[in-house]
Amino acid sequence: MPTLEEEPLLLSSPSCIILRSSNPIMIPAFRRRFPSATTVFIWALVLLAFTASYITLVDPGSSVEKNVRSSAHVTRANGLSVLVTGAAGFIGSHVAIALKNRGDGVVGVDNFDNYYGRSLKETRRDLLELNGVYIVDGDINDSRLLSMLFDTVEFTHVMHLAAQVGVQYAVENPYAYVRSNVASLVTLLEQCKSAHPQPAFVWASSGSVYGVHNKVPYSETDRVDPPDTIYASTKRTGEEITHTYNRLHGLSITGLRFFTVYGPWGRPDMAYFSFVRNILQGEPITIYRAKNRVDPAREFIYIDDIVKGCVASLDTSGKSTGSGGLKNGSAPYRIFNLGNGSPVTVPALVAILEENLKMRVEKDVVDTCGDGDDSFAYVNISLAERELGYKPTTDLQTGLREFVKWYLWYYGKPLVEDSNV
Ligand SMILES: O=C(O)[C@H]1O[C@H](OP(=O)(O)OP(=O)(O)OC[C@H]2O[C@@H](n3ccc(=O)[nH]c3=O)[C@H](O)[C@@H]2O)[C@H](O)[C@@H](O)[C@H]1O
Repeated sequence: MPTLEEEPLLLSSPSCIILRSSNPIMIPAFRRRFPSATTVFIWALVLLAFTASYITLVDPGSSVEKNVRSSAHVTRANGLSVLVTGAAGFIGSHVAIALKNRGDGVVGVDNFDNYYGRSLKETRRDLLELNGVYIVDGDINDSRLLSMLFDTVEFTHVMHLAAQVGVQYAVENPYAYVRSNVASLVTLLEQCKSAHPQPAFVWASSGSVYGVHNKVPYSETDRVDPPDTIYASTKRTGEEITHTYNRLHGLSITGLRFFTVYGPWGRPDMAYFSFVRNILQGEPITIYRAKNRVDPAREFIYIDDIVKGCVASLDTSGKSTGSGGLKNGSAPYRIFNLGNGSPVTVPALVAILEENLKMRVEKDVVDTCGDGDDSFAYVNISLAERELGYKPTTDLQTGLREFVKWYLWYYGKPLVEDSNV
């Protein structure tokens, strides 16, 4: 049986083989391999260069941080530093560009979900990059990602626009709404709560919280229950959760009840968008009608007006008082209706689109069992006018003309069939 000294090959490292050898002529060989100071220096440089290129090329974290820092660069005096969630979305992309263009630092985050296809979101991302806004491709349910963002940038404000939208899809997939509109909201609020200093928080609630049996016009002080959809329930829950964070942790909160926002780069799942698609394709559209032949009406708000409301909300938000989770006095809690105070029926909307496109469309009118209350949105916007200087200026004819122009530019005419818009 070999002794340890006679069995050097059982050891894995070549240098150990040499050291453990009892053969005296191996010792000089080991010494010969001992590198000079110059060699060590050269190897150290090589190692350093290799590590640096590894970090840059392989570890995306550091290049993401670099982009985040550069995107957050503020170029005007007293500019804001804003994290925009849902930045590849319809409202988020417009708000992010508006902020960047006036010199605020803006960092976007978006999970590029597939609800209405990724392609339009990716084009919006390209547009944002051209305007100097970087979007992190990630999920705000990911608290490690949020920590990285907050460690990299001291945000003065969070503009939270990421959400699972769509009223109908909630019937099919309610979990998506709970995950995006409730769980993600809490993850983000937790991050804001712990930040030093805490940012002010402005976020997208919805006009749909007014529920089934509300009086019109809707005012912020009205009761808003019961919600008539899961989407509305999750937005209402968000209002309650943000209120709790405001009371417990001193976060400045502004909730914006958006009504039916439309315009260029809009959402393909919304009625006005799909109506244009159908008109151009020569396909019929469905118009829902409530009990007693009541035509549903909506407050359609042009995107530029909504952007002004969002920016004014950031500018007037007031400060959060807490720091690192501890409250130091009360902070503002605000809710605003962002509508325009003049409802339009769906058939009237369709007539404007037909006029713009100079085409007629076949209409399938479907009577629903709704009593009409939930189909009629009429909004009191006086609070937003007073506190935010909010004043929508784009009428539906003008706004839809702009939308149609954009649609024809973006998709071309005749429309190429493409479900992944
Ligand atoms: O936060 C919100 O408040 C929501 O606003 C928007 O919801 P809504 O105002 O309901 O818009 P939208 O679907 O465009 O339907 C408009 C009208 O057309 C009618 N409608 C719809 C489709 C159709 O085929 N026919 C039809 O008549 C329909 O019955 C309705 O009367 C967003 O879509 C939603 O994601 C969410 O952001």
